[in-house]
Amino acid sequence: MIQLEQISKRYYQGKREIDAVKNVTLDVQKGEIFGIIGYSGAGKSTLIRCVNFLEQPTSGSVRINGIELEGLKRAELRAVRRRIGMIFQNFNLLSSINVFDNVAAPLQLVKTPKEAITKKVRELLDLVGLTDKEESFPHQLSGGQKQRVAIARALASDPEILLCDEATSALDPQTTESILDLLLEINRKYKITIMLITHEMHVIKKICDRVAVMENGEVVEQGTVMDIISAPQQPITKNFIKSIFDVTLPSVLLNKLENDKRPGKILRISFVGENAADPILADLATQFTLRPTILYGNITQIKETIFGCLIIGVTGEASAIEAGIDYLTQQQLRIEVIEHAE
Ligand SMILES: Nc1ncnc2c1ncn2[C@@H]1O[C@H](COP(=O)(O)OP(=O)(O)OP(=O)(O)O)[C@@H](O)[C@H]1O
Repeated sequence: MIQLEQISKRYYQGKREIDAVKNVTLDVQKGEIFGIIGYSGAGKSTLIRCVNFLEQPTSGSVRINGIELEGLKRAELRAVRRRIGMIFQNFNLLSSINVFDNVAAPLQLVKTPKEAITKKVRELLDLVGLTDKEESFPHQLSGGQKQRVAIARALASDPEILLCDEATSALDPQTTESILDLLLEINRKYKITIMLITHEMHVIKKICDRVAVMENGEVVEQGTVMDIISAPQQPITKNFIKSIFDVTLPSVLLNKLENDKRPGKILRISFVGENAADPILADLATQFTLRPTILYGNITQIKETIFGCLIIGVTGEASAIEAGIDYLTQQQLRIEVIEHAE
């Protein structure tokens, strides 16, 4: 649906060259929610603006539904852009016209008949929960309401793709939740492909299917959100994950364990979905005569799937511990034997 191949964007500031995006290759599938996460200055905004050619890449190829954007005539580019809606952190509403007219603007631009406009705008305001705000002006709305108007406007031309440039960054946590729920609903109901950029892992965890991590203009890691959260590879990814799901042992526990001379091992057990309910600790005790002790645990929801992590200490015969680890591995659990200092 969205294919970015070897995208680079270089800005010039006087004689200074700024490589905002470097050789990024991504393939966003139809119907998915694809997130790009990175710290400030990583190049996220520049990259997402390359998708609809608000920024023209210095090199590389952007294809939307197989159409190469480079070399398109103005009218052809306009036609492709009509299939791509976009929302922004600061909403970008027109302050001098009311909510109805803001949502109607893209339809008026292509000379849609008046009755069709009224029908469509009312439908969209109903979808975003703002039926009673038709005549309000942007300054009379809260941040969350403004973003809802912006979403309605972005959907007015029935886009196949919605680009979200830090759409929830200016909103409080509760309003963020409601906007994310709305984006999920739009994705499911209308099968709209969503590409979003954010610096918040929570946004990725709640609504994205896949994620790319950006650092210094490059994508350093990408994959399904479950894979990235359960087995992050890069230090920057580990940092992002820590903000929503910390699986390191608290220092109080670490000190205690370092003074514990009993033979045994410490295991980090990661489990997904169904496995969450299996009585594995009881099995270790009864089948392998091991003594498992719960040291630390964390459980979270990644989109609709439960993901958990449990750190346990096990003591017992060395061979029984090995057999116990084999058994856990056979239960489709990810097992890591960790050092006290981890
Ligand atoms: N128009 C421009 N001219 C010159 N440099 C730019 C321009 N736009 C962005 N940059 C630079 O490109 C780099 C990437 O910026 P970009 O805004 O894409 O990052 P970002 O990850 O979206 O950051 P933020 O979350 O703070 O918006 C930064 O160093 C920025 O200063």
